[in-house]
Amino acid sequence: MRTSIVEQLRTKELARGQMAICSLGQAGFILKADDGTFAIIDPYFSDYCEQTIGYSFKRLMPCLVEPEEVDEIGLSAYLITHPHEDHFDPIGIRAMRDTAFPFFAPSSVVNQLGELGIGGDRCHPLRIGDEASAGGWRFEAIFADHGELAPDAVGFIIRASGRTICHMGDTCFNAEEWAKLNRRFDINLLILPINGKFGNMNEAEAADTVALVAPKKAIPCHFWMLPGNSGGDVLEFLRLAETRAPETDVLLLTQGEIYVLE
Ligand SMILES: O=c1ccn([C@@H]2O[C@@H]3COP(=O)(O)O[C@H]3[C@H]2O)c(=O)[nH]1
Repeated sequence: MRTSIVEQLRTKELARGQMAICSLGQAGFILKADDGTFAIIDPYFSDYCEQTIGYSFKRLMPCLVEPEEVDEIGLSAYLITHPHEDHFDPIGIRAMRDTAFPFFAPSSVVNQLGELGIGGDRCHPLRIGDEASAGGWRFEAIFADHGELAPDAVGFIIRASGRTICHMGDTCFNAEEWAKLNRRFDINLLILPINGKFGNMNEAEAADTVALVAPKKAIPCHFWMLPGNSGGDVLEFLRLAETRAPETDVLLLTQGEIYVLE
């Protein structure tokens, strides 16, 4: 029998300074730090999008990690970039039994967490520029522009294991803001959308983003999950990013793949 992804992550030995990154599909990732603690960002567990929007948002890839399995690893933090269904999954959150970990998210999400009965003491509303921490994890909410669809959307700088990760959330291209990220942070890994829908960057804009932010490594996301809201030509992104950002190592993760960031 195949070992579950959560079990693979749980038993993964990390040397000091390493961080494990596991893609859950769409914009979801589980992160494990070298002290054995975990954070999760934007996991889409259920078929909530199909239920609320219809077949154009039917998930094409199965859920690889159940919320109940995430309970077993004892999260340090749950991050949500904005309230859209494929990033903030109330079905998945309701299924979780672990009530010990905090949520970090914009106010619009925190309000909806309240409607799910998740108390204010567990919810930390963040606006662009706000910083927070949980155990050995440090977070900063950064610029994202998802337009009127999600006016308080954010991205996140995530720090643990001495590494700096930037998850851009859902956002359009903004050269000035990406240059700021480059100036402010030495980013080990950039995670960015390439779907080119609902205001998000497309593959060419995402490749330009990699060049402007100049991270050591980059991973594309938001493709191959929902027919109406994934997309983006991933091979074209890889080709363009390799040409436009030759200093960055651009990686393609399978959903469920665990990558160890050095
Ligand atoms: O018919 C539709 C089409 C889309 N949407 C939402 O718009 C969002 C755009 O970005 P996203 O990737 O965060 O998620 C999307 C959906 O949540 C919707 O509610 N109904």
